[in-house]
Amino acid sequence: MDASLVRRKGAIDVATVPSVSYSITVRLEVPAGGKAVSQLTHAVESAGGVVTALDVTNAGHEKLRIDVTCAARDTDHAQQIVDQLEAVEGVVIHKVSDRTFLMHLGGKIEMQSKVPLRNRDELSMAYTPGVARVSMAIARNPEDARRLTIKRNSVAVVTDGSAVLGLGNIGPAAALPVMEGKAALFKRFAGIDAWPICLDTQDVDEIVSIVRAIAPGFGGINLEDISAPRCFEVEARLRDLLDIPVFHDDQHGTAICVLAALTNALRVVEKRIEDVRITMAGAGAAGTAVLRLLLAAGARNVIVCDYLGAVHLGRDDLDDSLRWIAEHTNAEGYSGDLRGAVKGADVFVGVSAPGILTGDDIATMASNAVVFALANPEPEVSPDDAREHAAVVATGRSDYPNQINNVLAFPGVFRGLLDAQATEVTEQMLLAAAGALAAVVTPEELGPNYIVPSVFHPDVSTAVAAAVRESAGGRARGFTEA
Ligand SMILES: NC(=O)c1ccc[n+]([C@@H]2O[C@H](COP(=O)([O-])OP(=O)(O)OC[C@H]3O[C@@H](n4cnc5c(N)ncnc54)[C@H](O)[C@@H]3O)[C@@H](O)[C@H]2O)c1
Ligand SMILES: O=C(O)C[C@H](O)C(=O)O
Repeated sequence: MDASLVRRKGAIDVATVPSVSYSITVRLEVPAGGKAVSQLTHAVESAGGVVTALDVTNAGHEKLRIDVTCAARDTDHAQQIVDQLEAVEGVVIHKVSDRTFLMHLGGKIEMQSKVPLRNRDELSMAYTPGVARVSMAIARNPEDARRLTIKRNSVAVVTDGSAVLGLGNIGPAAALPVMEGKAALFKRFAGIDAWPICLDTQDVDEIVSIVRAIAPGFGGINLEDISAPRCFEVEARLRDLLDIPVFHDDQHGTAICVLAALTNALRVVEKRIEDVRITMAGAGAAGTAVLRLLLAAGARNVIVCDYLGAVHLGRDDLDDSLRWIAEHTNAEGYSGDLRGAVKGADVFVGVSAPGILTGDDIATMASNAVVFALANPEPEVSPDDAREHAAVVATGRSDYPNQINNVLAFPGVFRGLLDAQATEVTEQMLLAAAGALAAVVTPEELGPNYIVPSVFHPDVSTAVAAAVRESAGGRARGFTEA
């Protein structure tokens, strides 16, 4: 692996406890009958790791071969664990495997044929000459493509590799594992066949032209990890050009999840979205879309801050997107910094940068404050510190309650869009999706530590899909019958 990437990953890694994403399997040999076996677990634990499995894979009279699987905090910590194991008397280390890398060998997804190809008959129907009649039927009636091809269940996951997770502009090849993962999530949570398309260009005109050209084979386009502000233009132009829905997940998936979570958080603290003062950090891809949806849902009093402080009409650096924000927020023209904007606020929503607020800042918020610190992987404020002063705290992290992640939204959104044969994505659909996601949490379940359902909750994607389909005025799901 590229050394700079290792350093970068190390730099952004904030894990303080062993995590399965840094899980290793150490294949080693120990003398049979000695004390070494019982010392292995102790060795891992004394290095601060956690043993998750210990398999004896080969037992001889003299030696045992054992696979010790354990979780570490990061790659350096994993090496410390291996060193500690090697220090046990009689232990010989054979091989160390990083389980996350093992999972990626050869990629995470594959294409499979749905039809049998066992003999000449089947071949001549699935392919030539039989397929020609199907092609001609579509040539006569292009609408038939949805009935007779994969189009009706296919989504292109398109990236230019310019804003990949928290890793930045790492390019199209390095973006591929993330896009494969996204495709796997589409399948797992909504049965959708999604295809990673990693483009070797970051030119807006070229991206638009390529996506337009490949669109006929897809029922929807999911734009992914394209940096702001280019992502706004790419999406707007493609929406104008295409007759299938175009959805930039970093914008609208985030917005749906934040609105759903805020709806439930405000239920917990018994406040109304129309009445609360909301301070946001982040006016990029996520922040802009979150703001738009919160306003559409009735929020009236919002201040947005970016890295220069509050966005207001007096600033001389406003591009189109920031000008829109200035025109629709901050009616009193507050021109100070984020810290000042947080004082007295009922809600803080961060989609910006790590560690920019402290617990003391959260203490200056209104009583029963709601704090969504969503920067990944390190939130805007430590969730432990925020919890000292706020009534409800959510992050993007899986090791705290109330994890807000787009996977709660995008599979269901696309399921609904595809089933409705939707041609566009509307704000009404996003609001409906957020409402449905919030409603998956029942009044009995709702509480400060449960404002969004688990991604594994069986109702999440079906509830979101139904809301989007209905909002799209869509046909019932049965349309997928030939
Ligand atoms: N948890 C989730 O579901 C989720 C979803 C989307 C984005 N995010 C996270 O939100 C963050 C932003 O994502 P994005 O795609 O919008 O990025 P982006 O680069 O488009 O926008 C980042 C914004 O943060 C602002 N910012 C930077 N430093 C700041 C500071 N000190 N104070 C206030 N604002 C500051 C920038 O000015 C910019 O407006 C990332 O950390 C991302 O991981 C989380
Ligand atoms: O897409 C995700 O799941 C990650 C999130 O959008 C992020 O940018 O941190």
